[in-house]
Amino acid sequence: MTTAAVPDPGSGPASVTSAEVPDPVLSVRGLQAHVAGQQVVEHVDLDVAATGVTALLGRNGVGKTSTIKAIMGLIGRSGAITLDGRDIAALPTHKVALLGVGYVPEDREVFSALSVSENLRIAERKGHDHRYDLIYELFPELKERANQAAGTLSGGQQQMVSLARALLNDNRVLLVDEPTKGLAPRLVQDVGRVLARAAEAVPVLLVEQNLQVVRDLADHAVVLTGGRSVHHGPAAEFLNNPDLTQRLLGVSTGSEGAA
Ligand SMILES: Nc1ncnc2c1ncn2[C@@H]1O[C@H](COP(=O)(O)OP(=O)(O)OP(=O)(O)O)[C@@H](O)[C@H]1O
Repeated sequence: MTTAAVPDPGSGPASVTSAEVPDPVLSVRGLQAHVAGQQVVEHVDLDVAATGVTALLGRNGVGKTSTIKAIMGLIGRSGAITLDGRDIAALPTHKVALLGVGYVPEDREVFSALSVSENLRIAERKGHDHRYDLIYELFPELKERANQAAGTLSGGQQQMVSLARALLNDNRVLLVDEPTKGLAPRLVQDVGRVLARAAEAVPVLLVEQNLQVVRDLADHAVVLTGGRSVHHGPAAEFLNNPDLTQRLLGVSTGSEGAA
């Protein structure tokens, strides 16, 4: 991946064409998306590397969640989206999922009235191996709480259920939206550890506001401002540039891990 030039977010179009990483699992070019007649994504290019974690960063409201929803086909979109080189831009959500794009939404979306094991069972995709060994290794607590109603779990435990559902099937890539949002610091660390393990099994596109988590996990970073991708490059290089993080995220980070 090459590091792109970064235009001033406030000064005109931010056309970036150097999002390429070698053999990405998922590629997006010129993505636009609409919600209720309003354009919420204007022009996003991004590549998700075939291994590890690619972070999708930006201030509140710049279009990170909308980008992920557009990839999943959950909101109206146009532009090019390819999975393993296959065009998926016009496919409905269930076909995108069937092709191996796992989605862990921001609000977790567990079925509250169902037990933990029922939440996992209904996520099983026909014709796929189901990786219960992996998820019970990653989340031993879910085995212990198999019969507990998911709605009675803590936020951190519900996040584990949501991640476990996406890991259960043999996905090609996971789109994970703000998994640490609203969690206590200890749980943030737990989720970070689980994501690191998950990323050993499947590449991850991660929307994350906690920059320490990004620093710990991400290899690559794509940054949005105003519905546009304006920076692509190694995550550490981005986070070690306080001027850039100040300009694009509104926070100044340093190289000492003070993200
Ligand atoms: N259902 C909706 N109706 C109207 N506008 C929406 C809707 N969903 C998102 N938007 C708008 O689209 C823009 C992008 O929102 P989005 O949630 O994608 O941003 P984000 O970068 O994920 O923000 P955050 O970090 O706060 O979650 C925002 O201006 C938001 O207000």
